Amino acid sequence: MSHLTSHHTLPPFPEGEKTAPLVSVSFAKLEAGERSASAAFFKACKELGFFYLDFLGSKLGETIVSEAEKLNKIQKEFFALPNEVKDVYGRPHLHPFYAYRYTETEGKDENGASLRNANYNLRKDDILGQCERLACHPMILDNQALFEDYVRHCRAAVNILLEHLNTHLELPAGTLANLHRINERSGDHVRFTQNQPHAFDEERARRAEHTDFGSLTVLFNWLGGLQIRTPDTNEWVYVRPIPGSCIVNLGDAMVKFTAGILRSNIHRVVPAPSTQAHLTRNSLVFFTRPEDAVILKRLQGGIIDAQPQSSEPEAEMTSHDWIMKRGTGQLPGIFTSKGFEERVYDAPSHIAPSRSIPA
Ligand SMILES: O=C(O)CCC(=O)C(=O)O
Ligand SMILES: [Fe+2]
Repeated sequence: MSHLTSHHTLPPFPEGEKTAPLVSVSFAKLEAGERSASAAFFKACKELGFFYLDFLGSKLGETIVSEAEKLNKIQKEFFALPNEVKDVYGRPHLHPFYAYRYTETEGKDENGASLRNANYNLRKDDILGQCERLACHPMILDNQALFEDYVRHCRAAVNILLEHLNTHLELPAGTLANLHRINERSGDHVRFTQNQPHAFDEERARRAEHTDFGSLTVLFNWLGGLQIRTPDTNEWVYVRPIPGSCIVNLGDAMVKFTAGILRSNIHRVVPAPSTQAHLTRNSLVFFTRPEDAVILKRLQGGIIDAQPQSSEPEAEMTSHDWIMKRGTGQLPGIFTSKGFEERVYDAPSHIAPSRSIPA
């Protein structure tokens, strides 16, 4: 039997582990405009802000899945490079956000070099040649066509999701699409991530809690470790990876645009559960953000107009400023539909912001 993904090469996610109640939405059905799939999608965006997007049976979807597999191989090669090679592409000298970032762990590799938890953010506008390109490792340039295809395909899928949201929100046609035009500058990016295995540590888990800043996130992971806090019980539960599906979650921008109709749920990455806990964990993320110049505030029209008005004036910030401030620890806390929730460890004396790798 041929496999579209590499999940079968890894120990399975353990049976009996409590998992998050994500619904699965068929992308092929959304592409076909099927009403019941569209309704289930909108419900998931309002109630949990997280769902599986089942790509099987869709040409575009299966293409994205196979590209994600190729990029996962590339990210493993990238993270296996000597630390000093990766550091050339690191923050802060390259860029405060679109760069390689890491935290050191106590582990060492066979050459005695420190093992790291790391991520590498690669801008959509660099990949599509829409700005002066930041320096990146030759491995990225050698795979330029793959990166470009991946960005275009993820964006095509995201556009379909935005179109369905636009309809359910009863916004004038094209409202959300016009805030996310692919050829305009935005904070969209591909992220490689790698985490070393470690024992569960409550403080570290708390430090990892976050919401995503942007609009929609397309996430592939191969091992457990992602957890969401369920809105009804406030319990942290694992999200089981499903071969052929990505995990989609909504970010802060969608909460702001819809005055809280849509949900950006808090989540975090902790060690993979029992059967997988000894493995180095990678995930591949595509973040969609509104265009840089878009002001993040409630949109006018449709069912958003019926949402209560906030009594406090909204601080108006462009998408670009929001992402840079959130991404570099200048706007700490967890953003919810009620505004910011301060986190215990955001207190300045506790842990330096650079110790957590923000979304
Ligand atoms: O690695 C994962 O599964 C999730 C990563 C994540 O939440 C993020 O990078 O914002
Ligand atoms: Fe995230």
